[in-house]
Amino acid sequence: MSQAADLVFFDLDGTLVETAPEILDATNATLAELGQRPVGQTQIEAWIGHGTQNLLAKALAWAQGAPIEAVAADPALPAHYAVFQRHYARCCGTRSRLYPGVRSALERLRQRGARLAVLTNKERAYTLPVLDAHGLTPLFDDIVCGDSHPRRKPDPMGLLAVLSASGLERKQALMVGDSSTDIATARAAGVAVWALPYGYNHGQPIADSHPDRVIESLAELP
Ligand SMILES: O=C(O)COP(=O)(O)O
Ligand SMILES: [Mg+2]
Repeated sequence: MSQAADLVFFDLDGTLVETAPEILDATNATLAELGQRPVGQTQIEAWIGHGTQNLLAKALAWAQGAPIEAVAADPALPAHYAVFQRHYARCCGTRSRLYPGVRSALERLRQRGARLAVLTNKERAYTLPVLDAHGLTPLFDDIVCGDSHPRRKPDPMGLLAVLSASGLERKQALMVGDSSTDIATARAAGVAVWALPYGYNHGQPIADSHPDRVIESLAELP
């Protein structure tokens, strides 16, 4: 994609907002309540991207020194997730921050008439408070969350639903994200994808996932 896109999808965690600090707070409050040892922010950053239930399972597996399969099969997991949900609802929007250039880039895209969408694996109950805390909600035409459709990223279902409702063509759309999941989602939908290197890509360099372009900040969007 060299010309300006008419529909731009943005990943949330690691692309628009640095959310790891408050996810760390919620996770460690949960682990403390469950009598488990705390995790560090670098670990949290490697676990973000597949929704909060997946993140909690990884944190519990790490804290207990247990395989993820054992944690996923534990009948107590839903009760543990309920504890996390209570803490995350409280922490959401408290210690996250916008990455540099995000607001001005979104405002500039809107001014030239582009349609903007959030496409995140974060559940709606937490996505909306994060966007609200940073004054981003009014900038988006569509907000697709991890629980908006039966399947989340890397399935292209959410992306294709917005694309189809917009009446635009695939080649008029661009996905902007920070992880291999975002790149796989865009590829599955046949949409171009640009990536930021500063976010959360499961501890791997984003260039290894071969996006169409790596950009240093959203200021580079056409
Ligand atoms: O894993 C999450 O909860 C959200 O991650 P995403 O915004 O990068 O899709
Ligand atoms: Mg992300």
